[in-house]
Amino acid sequence: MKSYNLEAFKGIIIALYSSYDAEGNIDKEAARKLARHYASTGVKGLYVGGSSGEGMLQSVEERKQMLEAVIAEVGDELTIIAHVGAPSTRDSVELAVHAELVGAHAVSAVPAIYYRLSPDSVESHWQAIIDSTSLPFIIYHIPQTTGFQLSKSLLVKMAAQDKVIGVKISAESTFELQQFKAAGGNDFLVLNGPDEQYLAGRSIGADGGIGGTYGVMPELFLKVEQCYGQGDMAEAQKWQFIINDLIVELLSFPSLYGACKAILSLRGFETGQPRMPLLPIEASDQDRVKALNNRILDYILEAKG
Ligand SMILES: CC(=O)N[C@H](C=O)[C@@H](O)[C@H](O)[C@H](O)CO
Ligand SMILES: CC(=O)C(=O)O
Repeated sequence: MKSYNLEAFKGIIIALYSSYDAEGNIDKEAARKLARHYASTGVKGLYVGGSSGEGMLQSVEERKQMLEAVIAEVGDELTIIAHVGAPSTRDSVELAVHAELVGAHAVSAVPAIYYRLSPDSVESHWQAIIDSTSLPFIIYHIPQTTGFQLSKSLLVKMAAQDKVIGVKISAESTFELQQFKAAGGNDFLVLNGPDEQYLAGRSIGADGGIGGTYGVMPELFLKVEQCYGQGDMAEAQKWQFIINDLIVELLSFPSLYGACKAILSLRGFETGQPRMPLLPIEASDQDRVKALNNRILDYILEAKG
């Protein structure tokens, strides 16, 4: 049995977009406002500084600022997972130590990026992060961006440690998800990455999910979860299919994050533009963003109805 409370990590966890001001600097007030809003939706937690949070595009100092803002606002209400993965182990450890200091509930990290690393290297990288705090650790497996294929044997080795409580799997194979769940055992969390497969992931063993598109429609993922929990698979599937239509549209813009940020802006939450090289939404995309936002809002109303 893990000595940590795993229940705090089971459910819908929003991969939070970072908030920037007009100059592109971290906007702590805006981040707090968005986090406050999410706390009112019923989600379980926030994942800060991950892919959607653009942690890899920020300085160590900026990443600390974002995390501090979020914890100051909702740290007592939501489970806060700090993504501390960085190209260097040194920066990752600094971020992990900071995350514990300011009150994060867990740290998480991708393998170190850019260099093609051996499993031994990635293991040492993760281990240094794990050893630097007393917080639980969640592996972030996203081979399509990191190039690192996590083996079952390394997963099992990591999961044997009390502190390693789970893996967030963004690979698209639900078979791999199931295999990781089986390998990690019942006392090991598997969190679904691809939002398009939330229900599929849940059905095959995921304990919940962490996703980037949750941020513009948390209510719809909560609806899938509610239907699934009640054993109403037909209804759960209906909502997953609606979500997938919306995600296909979101992915049709110059960048997914730009589209989600533009939608949040229409709802009164200014998070700025995605950071280059991620492309912003063009002025010519605005009408399409508005129409999509209205569609999502209609579905949210229906889901709540
Ligand atoms: C690569 C990436 O950012 N993946 C996210 C996390 O796993 C997902 O939440 C996607 O944003 C989502 O599934 C849309 O494709
Ligand atoms: C974890 C995740 O889904 C993200 O950071 O985008």
